[in-house]
Amino acid sequence: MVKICCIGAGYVGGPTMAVIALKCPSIEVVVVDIWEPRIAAWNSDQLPIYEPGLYEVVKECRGRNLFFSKDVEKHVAEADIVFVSVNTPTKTQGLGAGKAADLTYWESAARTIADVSKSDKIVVEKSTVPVKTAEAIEKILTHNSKGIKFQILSNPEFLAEGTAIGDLFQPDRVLIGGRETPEGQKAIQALKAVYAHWVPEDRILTTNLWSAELSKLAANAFLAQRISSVNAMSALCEATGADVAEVSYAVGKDTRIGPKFLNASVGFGGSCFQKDILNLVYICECNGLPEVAEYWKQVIKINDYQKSRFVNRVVSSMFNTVSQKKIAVLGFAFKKDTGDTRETPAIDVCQGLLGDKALLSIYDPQVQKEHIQRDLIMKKFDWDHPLHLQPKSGSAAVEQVTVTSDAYEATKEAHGVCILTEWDEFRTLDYKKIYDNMQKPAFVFDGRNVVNADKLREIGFIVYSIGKPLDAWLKDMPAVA
Ligand SMILES: NC(=O)C1=CN([C@@H]2O[C@H](COP(=O)(O)OP(=O)(O)OC[C@H]3O[C@@H](n4cnc5c(N)ncnc54)[C@H](O)[C@@H]3O)[C@@H](O)[C@H]2O)C=CC1
Ligand SMILES: O=C(O)[C@H]1O[C@H](OP(=O)(O)OP(=O)(O)OC[C@H]2O[C@@H](n3ccc(=O)[nH]c3=O)[C@H](O)[C@@H]2O)[C@H](O)[C@@H](O)[C@@H]1O
Repeated sequence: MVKICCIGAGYVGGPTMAVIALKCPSIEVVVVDIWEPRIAAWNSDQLPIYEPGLYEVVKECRGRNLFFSKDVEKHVAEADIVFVSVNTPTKTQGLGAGKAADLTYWESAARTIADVSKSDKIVVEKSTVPVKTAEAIEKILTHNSKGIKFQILSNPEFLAEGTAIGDLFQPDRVLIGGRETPEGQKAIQALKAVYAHWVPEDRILTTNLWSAELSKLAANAFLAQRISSVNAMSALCEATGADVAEVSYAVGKDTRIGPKFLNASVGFGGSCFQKDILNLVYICECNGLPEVAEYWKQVIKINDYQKSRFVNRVVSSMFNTVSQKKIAVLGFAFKKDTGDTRETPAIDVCQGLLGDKALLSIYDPQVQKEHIQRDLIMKKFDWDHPLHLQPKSGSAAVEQVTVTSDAYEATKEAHGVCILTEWDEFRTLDYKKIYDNMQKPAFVFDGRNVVNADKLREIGFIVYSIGKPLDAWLKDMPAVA
């Protein structure tokens, strides 16, 4: 029986391995992690991450051919194929700080593999890494190998949170990069055989190592660039009276452009877009390509602009101050159907409002109070280290922040409501009830374009929707940013 071991039981390692185990009953899959409570949660009914459909998959194969263990060394030693799916945060100190990927966790995983291996192995980069990481990993492995042979493959993951199970069941493509030697090609075929259990052959792409590594960074950069492009248009729409939804629809109808990923928003979040683009920027700079670096940097700059533009819109609409005003924040996760808050635009928006002394009342269906408080005091980039290894950024909770267990409580007696995540339940709230319980004038700032603005205006709200024609009230307020 082929044995797979995956180092890193996170948002990628957990779901990816669960689906491999489900689709390949003849393969034993063990997911290992140094973070013991996370492994305990994977072995319980309360999985450590919220992902629709994941529990059903785990339940079907856990204990059959899917296992979660803290015994990293044992399972790495026994495996034929070792996936590495550990954190690759942005460096906060030293060379490349604020841009380059921090490969501490990757290097430590590679050293563990070298230390404990007693048989030849295929080592698969599942984490998103800088181009040429495989070369560094090869060096660590071969210099410590005691005669054991390792083949390194790059097999980046393209799943999105909230839709991970569907993405894994029916991927647009699976990408496998390897060395162009006979041994490298043999390793590619071995991994291809795993995916071929359920992925059609024409969707399994094989390339050289560097193309696979770079394709992952490129794909995230292209996706994020679409969002920054439409968000840049949203500012122009507000200035001109165009409607960004109509513009996106018209633009996306061009089959060369396509309709997906053109929703204007308060900004993109998530653990990877910013981190991977910064990494791309750093690689360009290191390769003497400052113009290319500058081009991609702009995607991040527009994203930051969009978040601060939103905060400025809130403050300027409310008589240029939110000091001591209660602002309800609906949604804190970086997108719907996940409890993940890594790089969520809500952090920057909340910090911006707190900077103007607002009193925030936050509600998110999947994010707990402690988590929100922790995020609001955490230093930039600290969030991407495993929770148990995160540097302590600060001490006391933010006093002006309360976290509630439903949207009605959050909005009670508020002056304004900011919708920052597109949870379905925010579309169908009783906005008349919310209006009746708020201070007047009552404002809604919809950072995700989920509410029916006309209906809310009929109720009496002053409504701001990203990239939509402005209310007369908002038009008269000072311009943004
Ligand atoms: N979150 C996502 O949707 C996607 C993430 N990725 C990439 O996948 C990688 C992992 O991301 P996530 O799963 O979100 O991270 P995560 O933070 O959820 O999980 C990483 C896990 O690795 C463990 N770990 C770190 N060092 C270890 C070591 N030496 N030995 C054993 N365990 C170790 C940590 O304790 C943690 O549980 C990153 O490179 C990310 O860029 C790629 C595609 C999608
Ligand atoms: O490497 C990764 O981590 C992953 O990053 C993204 O997945 P994810 O961050 O989970 O979620 P997305 O659906 O891409 O959304 C990212 C952010 O963009 C925002 N977004 C998305 C689409 C859109 O049209 N507008 C928009 O503002 C979302 O609200 C969210 O904040 C990519 O979609 C995945 O392919 C990739 O594997």
